[in-house]
Amino acid sequence: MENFWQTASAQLELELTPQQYSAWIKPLVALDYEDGKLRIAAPNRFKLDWVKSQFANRITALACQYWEAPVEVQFVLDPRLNAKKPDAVRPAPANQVEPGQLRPSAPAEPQQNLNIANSPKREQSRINPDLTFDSFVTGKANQLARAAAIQVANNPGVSYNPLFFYGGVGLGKTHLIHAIGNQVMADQPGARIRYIHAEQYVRDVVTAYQRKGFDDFKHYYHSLDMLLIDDIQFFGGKSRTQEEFFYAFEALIAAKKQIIITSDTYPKEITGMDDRLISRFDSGLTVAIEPPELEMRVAILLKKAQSEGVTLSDDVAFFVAKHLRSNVRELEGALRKILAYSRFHGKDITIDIVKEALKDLLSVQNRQISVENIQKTVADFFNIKVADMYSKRRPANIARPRQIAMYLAKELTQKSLPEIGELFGGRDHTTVLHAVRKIAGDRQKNPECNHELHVLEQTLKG
Ligand SMILES: Nc1ncnc2c1ncn2[C@@H]1O[C@H](COP(=O)(O)OP(=O)(O)OP(=O)(O)O)[C@@H](O)[C@H]1O
Repeated sequence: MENFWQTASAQLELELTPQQYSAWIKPLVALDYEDGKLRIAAPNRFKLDWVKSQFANRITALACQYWEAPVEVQFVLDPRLNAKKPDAVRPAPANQVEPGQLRPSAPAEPQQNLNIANSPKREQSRINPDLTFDSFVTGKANQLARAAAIQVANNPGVSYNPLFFYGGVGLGKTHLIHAIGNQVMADQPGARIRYIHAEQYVRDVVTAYQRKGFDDFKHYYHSLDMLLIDDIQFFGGKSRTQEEFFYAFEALIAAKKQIIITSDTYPKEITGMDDRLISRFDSGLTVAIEPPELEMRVAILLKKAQSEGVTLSDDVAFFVAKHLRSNVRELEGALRKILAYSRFHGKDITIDIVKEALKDLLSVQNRQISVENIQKTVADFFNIKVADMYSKRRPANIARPRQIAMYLAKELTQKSLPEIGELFGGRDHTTVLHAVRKIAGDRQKNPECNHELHVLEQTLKG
């Protein structure tokens, strides 16, 4: 049954847009299959109705194809939502009231849906047992972050507090903070640890506000031993949440309780964030997680395939890793597609099969990036006019973005230095060379510059 669902959802991923897939199919859980009846659970009534009306036929067809027999598919509400209700009404000890428990109908946090083992301690902590240091592949891009994570997991509250990870989407920030949580939970089974996505924290603040439940809210968060908070950029512009978080932060740090934060950008770049919070975020250790380099992408593919019981040849792993460069989540998605394709067609995984399975993805990756596109993207990013890319003006707020655009033109297109110079208002090739060297040097020395360039590269590669 699990095998069926893995294969079917990978097939649906091929057929749907990424948004449709992650909104409707990803949250579903295949519960059981017996006597030609398959039960699939959706996390809430809204999703249930939509999936029934839009995808029931396709899922049924896939099931019939898989079992080579008629299958009746029943869509039901996720039984864990019902199972949670008694907990929600049971009076919890005063020091363990979770804001989420006050609101039984609250949607589960997106990242928490499926993988949480059922022990009450895990339920409370929301730590995903699958995301460990063991399953985390290390390379140049994340070795510093991993070393800091291990240090903090070994000495929570003592070494770096807060520990702040930043990096682009799908690079392993969430994985790493769960890994810390898992290790501390194993070392100190009594510790009160809580993982929370920043969006959920915002919702909890709103609920506490509506129910005048701030005392419980404060008590809960201020008495934790470790708080792991993911994607804190979601606090941007939400002043009440920031205020509450500020108090929690101060209380926990003063009591030497560990706080670990992730964000898609470094503290100073988070928009709409109170300065006093920004300075506190930066007061422990701030570490970047970079996009994985080629060897690491290969290692990730080999490891993930192995955990699916499949051996990928090095050729295939290199081929995929060379073409998909942006993040680990994308690699995982590609691998799922390849496995599904080869299972459905009963064919071994060769480079030709990979090309077929990843047709859409590869065509997007190979899309030509033009110098004009780079100029426009960089100008938008730095809020200057595109015309300034060709102009002779030289104030620093224009000169630097222009140099960055020249650097990206050299990195991402096949154009020669003189051709690039021409496209930047008829500049000499030595000017372009100077810009390329300058930005490459800054990138080496300055993690913030490096991060900025990654964001631009990811935007340009779509
Ligand atoms: N170094 C790694 N080794 C193994 N798996 C990884 C690694 N980095 C990321 N992953 C996997 O890639 C997927 C995306 O990672 P994760 O959710 O941690 O990214 P993120 O940086 O938190 O992204 P976002 O900002 O979008 O939340 C997860 O399934 C995670 O397990």
